[in-house]
Amino acid sequence: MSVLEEILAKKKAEVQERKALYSQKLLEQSIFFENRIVSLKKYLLREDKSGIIAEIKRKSPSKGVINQNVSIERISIGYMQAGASALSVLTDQTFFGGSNEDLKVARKFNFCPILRKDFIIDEYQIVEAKAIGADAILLIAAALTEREMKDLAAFAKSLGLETLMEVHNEEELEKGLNENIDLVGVNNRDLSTFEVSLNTSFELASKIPGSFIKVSESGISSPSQIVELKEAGFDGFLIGQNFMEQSRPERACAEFIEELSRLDRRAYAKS
Ligand SMILES: O=P(O)(O)OC[C@@H](O)[C@@H](O)c1c[nH]c2ccccc12
Repeated sequence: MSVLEEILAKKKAEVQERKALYSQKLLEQSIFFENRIVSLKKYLLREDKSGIIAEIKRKSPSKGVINQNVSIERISIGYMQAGASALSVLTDQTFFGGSNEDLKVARKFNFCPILRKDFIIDEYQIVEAKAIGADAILLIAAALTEREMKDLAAFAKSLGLETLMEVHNEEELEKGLNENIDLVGVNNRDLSTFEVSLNTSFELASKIPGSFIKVSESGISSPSQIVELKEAGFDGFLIGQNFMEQSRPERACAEFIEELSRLDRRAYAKS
């Protein structure tokens, strides 16, 4: 069984347990159901922002423990003050050490778009995403059929949430794309081998239709890579490990964005 298959099997059981514990009706009574969604799409296109979606990830199957006991309040506020465009919060507990509570804390202290990072296979999890204060969800093409992708994205839209569809190759892109997807994320990490290569982004960039916002995900470790990804047409850059493996992730993010603005100014002066 691949790690992705293992995660999905566990997720299925977990969703059944949660459904028995909190009904969908109960989730819909959350105060966040009245909140307006902050558009991830719009924030990624804002000129005054870096395009970086800064992620809170305590551990991962590929890396093991990254930074287990972090203050979500301090990191999330710090990421936003550093100039990140949005936050991504892992809510999977078993494999990534996250929780719904982590996202709720991030929501409490920030006005920016928040992406719920999890393995979504059921409408229930989308209602839950809204109930904990997320603005956008991730749908992973490798984990869903064409029909499921379509139905789940349409359901997210009906709740006002945006959908980031994650792909790793052209086949997944062709299979998954539909009119209810808002953003396309190219995962540079192969979820079955954990191998990371930014070439995945460079190769797929031109295959994504212009109407979708493009996000490059995983393995980004230097500001100069972002300059290249921008040239290739990407608007968003999802960074987790590179920040989280430092003792002060928010400081690492601030230094990264400062360096990126220096590079951007230089590129601008040259053009
Ligand atoms: O930590 P990195 O290499 O910067 O990657 C961040 C993010 O892209 C990664 O956490 C991720 C991308 N797709 C996922 C799907 C599920 C869980 C996690 C992910």
